[in-house]
Amino acid sequence: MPERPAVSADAPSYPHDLLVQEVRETRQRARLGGGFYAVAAALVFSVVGFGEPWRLVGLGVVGLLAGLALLRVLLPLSVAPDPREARRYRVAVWTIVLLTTVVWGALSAWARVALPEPAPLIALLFSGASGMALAHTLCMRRLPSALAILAVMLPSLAMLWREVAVAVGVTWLVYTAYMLAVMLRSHREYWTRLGLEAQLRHQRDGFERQSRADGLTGLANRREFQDALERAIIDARDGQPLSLLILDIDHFKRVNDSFGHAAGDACLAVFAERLERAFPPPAPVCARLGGEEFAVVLRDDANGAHARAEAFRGALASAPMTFDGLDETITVSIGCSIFDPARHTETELLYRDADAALYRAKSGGRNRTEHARAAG
Ligand SMILES: Nc1nc2c(ncn2[C@@H]2O[C@H](COP(=O)(O)OP(=O)(O)OP(=O)(O)O)[C@@H](O)[C@H]2O)c(=O)[nH]1
Repeated sequence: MPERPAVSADAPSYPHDLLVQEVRETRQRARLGGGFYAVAAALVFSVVGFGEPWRLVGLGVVGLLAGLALLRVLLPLSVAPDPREARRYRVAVWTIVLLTTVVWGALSAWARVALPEPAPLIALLFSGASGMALAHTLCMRRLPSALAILAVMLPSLAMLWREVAVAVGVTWLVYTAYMLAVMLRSHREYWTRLGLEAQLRHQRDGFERQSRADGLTGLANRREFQDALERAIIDARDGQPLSLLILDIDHFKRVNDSFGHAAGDACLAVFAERLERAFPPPAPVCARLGGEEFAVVLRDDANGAHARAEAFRGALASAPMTFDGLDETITVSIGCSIFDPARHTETELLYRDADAALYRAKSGGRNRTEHARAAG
């Protein structure tokens, strides 16, 4: 286990997802602990029978601790709290924890002077147990955690020192110091775990993004294209226009053959940049389907899609493209299909129509845009 936490609650870069995780875990752990104080107080008073002259104090203290335990459970926190709400909740829950420990500390000290045995012994044993539980579980914040431990332990320390024997007091003091050391260690381990979990989440998100992007151009890959097309078709069924362009660079093999594979790669990368500039995300999704074949999912009707496809094709053909120190005129053939809910009952059918149109653009002489025919 590393000695220093991977992240710190005090760091300025302390991110929102860690704050939310901390607050959620504080809530989970604080909710569990509250009830024990009320039960322990009930035990302390039950051995003296809740009888006079302690009846009122007993009922009052048990009621107060039970109320504070209930507050811990009822304190509201939304499923996805914003930073303000998370911080407010954290202050509130720690305030309740501190109040509980102050009440308990006072009760255990008072029990030693006011109640007959074994009530003070029960109170003392529970103080030790609750101090250690705080050190292990409510260790997210050092200061309130230390204050809670001291609130539970110090009143008994004073009583033991004075009423029993200095040596017993010293033993209790050593026990308290040990608890604080345990809390500091738990605190470090807690934040190390949160940091490692955050790193893992970050890596997982990175892998997820990579698995959806084309390595050479950074555009969406075929998998992401498929998902984007399916999402767009769901929207299109609600009446939004949708068209699909499939673009294939003309005679790309010649680029490779004439200038080498690296130049071919550079050509693909520059082509992808120009494509994304002409069809800026996120509304249109530009993808590389493989080789020198690309696709654009467009939220445009037939006229809009045609105009944008032609503008891109014309601009590409009208001036040389610069890649890998070369200036070469590159042309592209484009197949376009417009979503028709009656015909395109499956994603594949829309794709097939665009592909058939691309085939006609190639066989018709390249450097042109063809539209899918209504009858397929
Ligand atoms: N540099 C490079 N070349 C690739 C890559 N993927 C496929 N190619 C090449 O792209 C070329 C595609 O050639 P063809 O399918 O004959 O198509 P074309 O030469 O573009 O001809 P038309 O599409 O008919 O106009 C092949 O030479 C492949 O090796 C890649 O990632 N990088």
